[in-house]
Amino acid sequence: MPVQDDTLLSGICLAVYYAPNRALFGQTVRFYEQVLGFEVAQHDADSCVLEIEAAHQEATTIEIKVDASRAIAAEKVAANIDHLLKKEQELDWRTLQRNVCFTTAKLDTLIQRLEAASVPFQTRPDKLNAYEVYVVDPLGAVVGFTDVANTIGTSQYFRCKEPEQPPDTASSAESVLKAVATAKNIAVMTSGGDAPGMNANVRAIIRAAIYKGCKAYAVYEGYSGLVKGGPEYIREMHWNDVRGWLAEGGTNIGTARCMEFKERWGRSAACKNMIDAGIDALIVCGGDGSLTGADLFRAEWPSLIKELHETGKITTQQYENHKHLNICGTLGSIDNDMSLTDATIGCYSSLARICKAIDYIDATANSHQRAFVIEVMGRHCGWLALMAGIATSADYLFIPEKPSSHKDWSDHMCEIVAAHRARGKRKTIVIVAEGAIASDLTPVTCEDVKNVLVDRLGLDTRITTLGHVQRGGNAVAYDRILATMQGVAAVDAVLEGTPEIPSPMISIIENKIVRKPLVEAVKLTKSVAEAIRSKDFAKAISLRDSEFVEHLHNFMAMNTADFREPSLPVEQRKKIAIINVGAPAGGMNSAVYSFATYCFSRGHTPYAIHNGFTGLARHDAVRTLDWLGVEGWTSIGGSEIGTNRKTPEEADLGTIAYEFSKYKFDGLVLVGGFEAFVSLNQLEKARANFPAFRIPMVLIPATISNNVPGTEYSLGSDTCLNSLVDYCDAIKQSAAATRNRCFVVECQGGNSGYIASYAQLCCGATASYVPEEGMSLTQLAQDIETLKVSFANDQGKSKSGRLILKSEKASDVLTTKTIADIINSEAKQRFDAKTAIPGHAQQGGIPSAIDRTRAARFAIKAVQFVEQNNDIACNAENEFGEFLNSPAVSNTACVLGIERSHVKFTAIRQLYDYETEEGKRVRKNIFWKDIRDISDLLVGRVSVGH
Ligand SMILES: Nc1ncnc2c1ncn2[C@@H]1O[C@H](COP(=O)(O)OP(=O)(O)OP(=O)(O)O)[C@@H](O)[C@H]1O
Ligand SMILES: O=P(O)(O)OC[C@H]1O[C@](O)(CO)[C@@H](O)[C@@H]1O
Ligand SMILES: [Mg+2]
Repeated sequence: MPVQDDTLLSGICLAVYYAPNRALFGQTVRFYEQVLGFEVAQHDADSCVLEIEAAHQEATTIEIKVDASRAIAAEKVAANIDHLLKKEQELDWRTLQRNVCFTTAKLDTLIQRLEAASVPFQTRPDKLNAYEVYVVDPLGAVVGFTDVANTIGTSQYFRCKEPEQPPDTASSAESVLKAVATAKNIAVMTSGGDAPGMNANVRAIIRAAIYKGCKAYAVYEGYSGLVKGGPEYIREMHWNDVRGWLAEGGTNIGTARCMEFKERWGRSAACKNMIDAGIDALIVCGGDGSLTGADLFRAEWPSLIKELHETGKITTQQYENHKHLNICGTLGSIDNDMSLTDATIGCYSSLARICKAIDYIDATANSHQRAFVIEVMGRHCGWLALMAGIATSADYLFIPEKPSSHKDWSDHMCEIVAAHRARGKRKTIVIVAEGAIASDLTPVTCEDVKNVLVDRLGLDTRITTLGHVQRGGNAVAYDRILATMQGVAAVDAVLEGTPEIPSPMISIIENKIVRKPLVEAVKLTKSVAEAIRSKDFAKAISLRDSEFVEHLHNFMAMNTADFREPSLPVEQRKKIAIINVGAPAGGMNSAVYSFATYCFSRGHTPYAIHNGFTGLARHDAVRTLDWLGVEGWTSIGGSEIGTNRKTPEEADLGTIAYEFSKYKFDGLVLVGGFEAFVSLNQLEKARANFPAFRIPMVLIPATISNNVPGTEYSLGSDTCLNSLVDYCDAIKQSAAATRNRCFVVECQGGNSGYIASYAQLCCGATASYVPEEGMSLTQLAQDIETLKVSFANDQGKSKSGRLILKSEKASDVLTTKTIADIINSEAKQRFDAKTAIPGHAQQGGIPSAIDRTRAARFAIKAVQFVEQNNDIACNAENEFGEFLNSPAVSNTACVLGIERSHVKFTAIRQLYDYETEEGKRVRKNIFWKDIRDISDLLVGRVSVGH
């Protein structure tokens, strides 16, 4: 036999044939981990055969590898090996690894552990040195271990089947059961209004549940399905059932507004149906109403099952098994009206739809000099209206949280709209949240608003009600990410749930996914409604999250800028400059707009430095910004003031300092990527020699690469991600239509794999290659195997195309074209690969709603930073004019960023000296590693280690 590898021969190679129930896979993983005490380095779930591998015969660590080849019937694998053997090809470790399910580990170690764990097994040392070990777990799956080393070539190993007489499992059942006790039957339901991203959430929940060894179910048609029950409404879901769901809008498992569930009898029926279906954990994806229902359901559960037991509707066994309702909420609603979270799944997709519509309306409004009153959804919450107001720089808005009397709002709106018109604005946009009310709680309708605009200002006014368009369409990148991360976190939460732990809901605070108590969130959400009902509007606003309040203040400051008396006394008003540095990024213009308007509202003079530091050094390109000049910039891509990659040192530091002192800048706001970061470092260091730089300086990160140290988010990265995701959706569709086609997509991002990693998560790409990991031939070979198997299994039927994403700098050798060529050569005409290079389209056209609104928030924070740090930075010298540096002075030159759940300013000194890989132009700490693992998990990618 041509196996040459001594290590392999002297070790024992094990394969596990698993009963054809993939849901049991995770239990096998736990079986290894918990019963046998092996450390499982990697695991995955995608089919019936489980591969276990250890790198060395001495290894006691078993690395479980599951690749798509598990999906190939054992006979097919055997045939493949036979084929190789016939060709008398030498089988080395790698060939085996790719073709066979096997492992080497010391048999003794394994057997010792099986014995120690009282797991029944049979050994059959009758074929040379071969062993066959059968293990039957208490759930009935047969795990057959057999020796590959000696049976290879006979195909015997591959025909390992369930033994005719399974070994007696009774004695070990208990211990194994203990090990798999955390496995549950998890059901997911979508409820309330549909929201883009709900499908992505369901997909993540189903796949993560299967991966963790659970059975996954979907409850169709929301609570109605639960109340009706039975196999029509409560269906087991498999891995492939949710294929292609990531991008789709709406909810494929249906949703409903169910009155019956509001009644106790309805919840009792739901309780029985869940128990009958054997569900032990329920994940509800919905809005405030759905989670209120879920909260009530859990609170009532003990009394519901007691009642069902006493009336004989459930057995004692069922009663004992289901004493506790394990429930978790994932937040799916366009309204974003739930407390204790910054965002709900769907709210940013809806916001994107609204912004797009208003951008369209802008053009026609401008043409006719018209006013438009636009009604947006949100029920009793003003989040959509408020964010749309900021993202489109609307003139006025009505939200339920901030009503005033009819007279007051009429006067207020007319004052602002008239002032804007007087300054030359040709159009008027007023946004009305559907739940808008006056202070006496009577609704404020679009008709009311229109009448005031017509009667008092004589404006030609139209009403546009956006309606359900706002709920339609594909999920934007943010919602896909949020939905996926929430889904995976929800499965963890229900697996870890105990009767003592209050039911969680999964929320997001800034950039961090966190668990929050459902009861508390529901209570807080209800208290907003109560505060509004009792006309305590100050309380209502304070109960919305802090970002909401901040955005509201920002909007009010910006839309009254330049005609009201500025809020700062004259002596505190400053000259503040803004500059764009580096490549263009979505949101740069919005940052300049918000910076300028906020400066006006405070009384500062805003200056724009045009065309970066080169513009300043060569052309003295400094202009004050005026209100009408920046009008409409929020929705424009690129950089209106011009951007340039040159740093101050490259442009001429001395001239820059001269220009700074000439204009007597009191503060500087830089908007840009890594070049802006380097520039800030240079200016801060030059403070010792150039007094002109002894002013507060702050960088708003803006780059599609998202590689600036000190932040997990940069302006433009969301716009870029959405452009790339739209592009990938389109070519994936083309690939699917062509059948048997894979696209290798080249992503920008320099040495940062951020964009490629997140795009993989958002598009469900088979793989992504990034500079942080580099590219190995082994991984490429593995991914090609996965492609081969999935195309083979599809047999041309599947609707889904395949994508592989590659960062432009993932490898110097394996270029995008080379990868496609290798795939084509390996595919042997069973499928083909083509390249797709979106290039600079990734810098995006119109900035995304997220980049626009975050730009506004960051720009205003930056101005506040200048105000607060002016004294320290400007007084950092002694009587002889010598620079006195100190930590406090260092802290006046900062990067403004989001790190985990905080928006914060970090000194450039700290970041540049300790947190930067200067040569590679990236941050040291790569925060998206988890994202990569989750993306791989959800597409069943096998990682061969980096
Ligand atoms: N107080 C409650 N008690 C029991 N069930 C409730 C309660 N409130 C809501 N539900 C259930 O949740 C369903 C959805 O609620 P609702 O219509 O308020 O939507 P939502 O979840 O808030 O989502 P969205 O607001 O985004 O449409 C209701 O139809 C009902 O079945
Ligand atoms: O689709 P329906 O049942 O008409 O409900 C509309 C409501 O649903 C939402 O779209 C989501 O809650 C609200 O914004 C809106 O008030
Ligand atoms: Mg709601």
